[in-house]
Amino acid sequence: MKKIVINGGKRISGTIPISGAKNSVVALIPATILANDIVTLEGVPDISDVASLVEIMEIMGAKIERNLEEGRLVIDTRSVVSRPLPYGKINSLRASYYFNGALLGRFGQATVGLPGGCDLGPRPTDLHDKAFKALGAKKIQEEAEHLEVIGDSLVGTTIYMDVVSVGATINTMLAASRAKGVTVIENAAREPEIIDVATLLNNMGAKVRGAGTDIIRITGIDEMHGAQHTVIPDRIEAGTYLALAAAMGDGVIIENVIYEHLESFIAKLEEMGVRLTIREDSIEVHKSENLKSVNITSVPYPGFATDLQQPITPLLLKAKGRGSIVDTIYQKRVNHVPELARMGANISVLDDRIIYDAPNELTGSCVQATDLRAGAALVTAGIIASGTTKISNIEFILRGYDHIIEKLTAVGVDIQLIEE
Ligand SMILES: CC(=O)N[C@H]1[C@@H](OP(=O)(O)OP(=O)(O)OC[C@H]2O[C@@H](n3ccc(=O)[nH]c3=O)[C@H](O)[C@@H]2O)O[C@H](CO)[C@@H](O)[C@@H]1O
Ligand SMILES: C=C(OP(=O)(O)O)C(=O)O
Repeated sequence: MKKIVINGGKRISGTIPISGAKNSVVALIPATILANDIVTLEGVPDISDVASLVEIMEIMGAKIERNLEEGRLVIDTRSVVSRPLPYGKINSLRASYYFNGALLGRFGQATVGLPGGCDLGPRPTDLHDKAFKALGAKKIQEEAEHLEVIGDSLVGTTIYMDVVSVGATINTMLAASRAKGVTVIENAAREPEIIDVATLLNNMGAKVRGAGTDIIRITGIDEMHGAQHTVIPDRIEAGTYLALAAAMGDGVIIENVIYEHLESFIAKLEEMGVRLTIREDSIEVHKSENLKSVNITSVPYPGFATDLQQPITPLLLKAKGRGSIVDTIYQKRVNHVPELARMGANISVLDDRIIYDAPNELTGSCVQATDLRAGAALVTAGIIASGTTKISNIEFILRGYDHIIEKLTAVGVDIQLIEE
């Protein structure tokens, strides 16, 4: 079993480069199916979610040249067939639900295993099904282990999303790109990853307008074609390292960042008293002391991201005062709390609200990464803590953090991946 071991308490300095966005690339890869041609993706992160998607695409018949050292995938989807994929890797990640939209768009049918991914409490997909049905899918049958969707003549329509959903917005864009006529998504999610997917679809010939606003208009087309696309930088990876740098940095530059994607996060850091210099595509975090506690509420973009509430928690534990964290997207996303408490944090969960009383001295301990961002929080906590922290279940961390050991070693963290 792989584990991460950190000897903490050491200050860090230097530069951390940010990779392509996980939550974009996991939709971009299935989206290439719509092209029925060759699509080159640049800036692809070397993470296990990408490896799983490549494996699934190859089972479907895609020919993929991968050079993840250079961040490139060349995906030829001309020989892809819509074969039932009920089990296996499909169930290991959330993003496998994007195969439903992509296969439905290209072949008019999909049989795909139910998505897995991190356990953040209930993660329903009713809005995806509702959208497919509105587009004319004749049969939407959810079995114990897979979803079957058949809709060989999709027709555009207006779809109102009851809840702002990244997954349902993207899945609808995928299917609607090849539907007849115009689809309008109302109350669409506005995350940067949605714009990134729309950009690829448009480069492949689609007509998607309004991505990044809450109304997206898609005019369906019959054929799409190959394209070249560079994945946007990962705002969640950037936020994770910004918080780490604020906690332990003696001057750290986070490189390859789109500042606008992180505005609400940066506003919180500044409210805490973190000193930053923002440049065109990098952010320098200066040595920051006397931090103040803040309250965090995660909401859809452009608000504070649910994916960043766990990674910022160890930094909050260094601030002075009492504060709370409320995750309105995933109320049960609190699994990092008992592990941080085990390391000495004065933190608890009360009615889905995380309450902390800081500053706390953290001490190295044996902890478990119960999900991806909880794992990221524990890595940061281990770097802050005195003594040795051993993190198990690190497969979750490797789902989303490209070369995490190498990047952190380069700025002076004593961190190792061990087999035990
Ligand atoms: C709006 C939001 O912040 N979305 C985050 C969410 O995306 P992810 O795509 O996982 O989740 P959605 O954006 O789809 O879900 C947002 C909310 O809508 C609800 N919902 C969703 C789909 C559905 O069919 N029915 C339904 O009720 C969910 O329970 C959740 O409360 O987690 C991802 C991974 O952590 C993040 O990168 C996204 O930024
Ligand atoms: C929970 C996450 O991913 P997924 O939705 O793929 O499980 C995440 O990116 O924080």
